[in-house]
Amino acid sequence: MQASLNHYCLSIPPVDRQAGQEAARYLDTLTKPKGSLGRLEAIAVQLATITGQVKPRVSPPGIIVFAADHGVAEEGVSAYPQEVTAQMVRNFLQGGAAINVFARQIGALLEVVDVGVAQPLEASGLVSRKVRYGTANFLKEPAMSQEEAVAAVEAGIERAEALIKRGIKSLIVGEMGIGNTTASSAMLAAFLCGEKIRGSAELDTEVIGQIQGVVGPGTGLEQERVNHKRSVIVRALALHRPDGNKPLDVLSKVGGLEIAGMAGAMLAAAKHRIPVIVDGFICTVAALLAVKLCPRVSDVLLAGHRSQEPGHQVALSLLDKEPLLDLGMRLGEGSGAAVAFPLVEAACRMIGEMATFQSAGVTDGEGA
Ligand SMILES: O=C(O)c1ccc[n+]([C@@H]2O[C@H](COP(=O)([O-])O)[C@@H](O)[C@H]2O)c1
Ligand SMILES: Cc1cc2nc[nH]c2cc1C
Repeated sequence: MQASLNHYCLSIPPVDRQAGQEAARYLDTLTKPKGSLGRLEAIAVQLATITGQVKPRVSPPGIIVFAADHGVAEEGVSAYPQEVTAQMVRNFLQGGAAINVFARQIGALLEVVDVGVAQPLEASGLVSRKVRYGTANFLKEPAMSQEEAVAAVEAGIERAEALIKRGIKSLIVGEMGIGNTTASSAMLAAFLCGEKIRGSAELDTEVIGQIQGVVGPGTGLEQERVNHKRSVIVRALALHRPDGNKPLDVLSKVGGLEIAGMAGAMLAAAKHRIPVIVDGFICTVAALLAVKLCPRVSDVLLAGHRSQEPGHQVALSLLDKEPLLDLGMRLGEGSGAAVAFPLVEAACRMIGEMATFQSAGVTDGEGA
């Protein structure tokens, strides 16, 4: 790993387990039967461990949408053409996309970052950190160099730090990139299969089955084209043999620039003890990447929702995270995380504002 990124990862502090224990004890003094607020209580405890505050805050939230293109899109692996990435970036800047609506609903600061859109983009409000004009087609060559991969991760760190300086108390990362479920499935397969992809002379049928199991319809491919997408991913992994234990090897060979940016933003959130609400499939693969770069990142992550994309459950299981919502969504942009945000806010308000048995003069139950 490049020295500066390695240094950054090593500087990420542990969370505060003691604050979590204190929060758990405090929850039992509030005017409710013990444990009766279910997972909201667990969320409050996690937020306390992340922030070190028994009464944590998550508002205002910040949302960063990272946009980039994928050379592998030319293999016909998406239901939409590549130009939709740039068109949707303009839509984000005009306030008309789903994430704009949800950002307004939850009072979030929203930033859109071009880390690698395949065409020149200049628009008011767009943050340009273009590392290159889209990745290369990884069916033929590595998606990007390791230097480019690191540059995109560092762009994510920089943008998250800028929002944190502006006062956000939680972070949602989203993405836009036609073809990025192909990159995400390839990365997830590399993390999942590890040695079996890196080592063996030929990919055996069991490994091929495992790879195929994490590939789905993305924006809405028909079954026949999902099969084609599977074949593209299997061939790309057989060509590059990424090492699942080397996150930058996986990212540079079969990854994406927006996935790198999202991972960088998560590293920055962990460094500054800011909770991250993870979105769908692509975002969760970025979370896996961030956790591979620095395992401590896992402690600051909450899974917002379960996407319909089949590989998402596999990625969530690898992270050992249970999502808050399961609404059959598969949009991306950070939309599922933004919709989940009010639950996280509810957990904060509950621990922050509820009366205790003592302050309200309510008689506590047994074992108080
Ligand atoms: O977040 C998800 O779970 C999700 C699942 C499927 C598709 N997407 C979005 O759709 C785009 C990628 O789909 P595709 O088919 O082009 O690979 C990208 O812009 C993502 O934001 C997002
Ligand atoms: C229209 C459209 C909007 C999106 N938002 C995130 N991914 C997307 C993919 C498409 C195709």
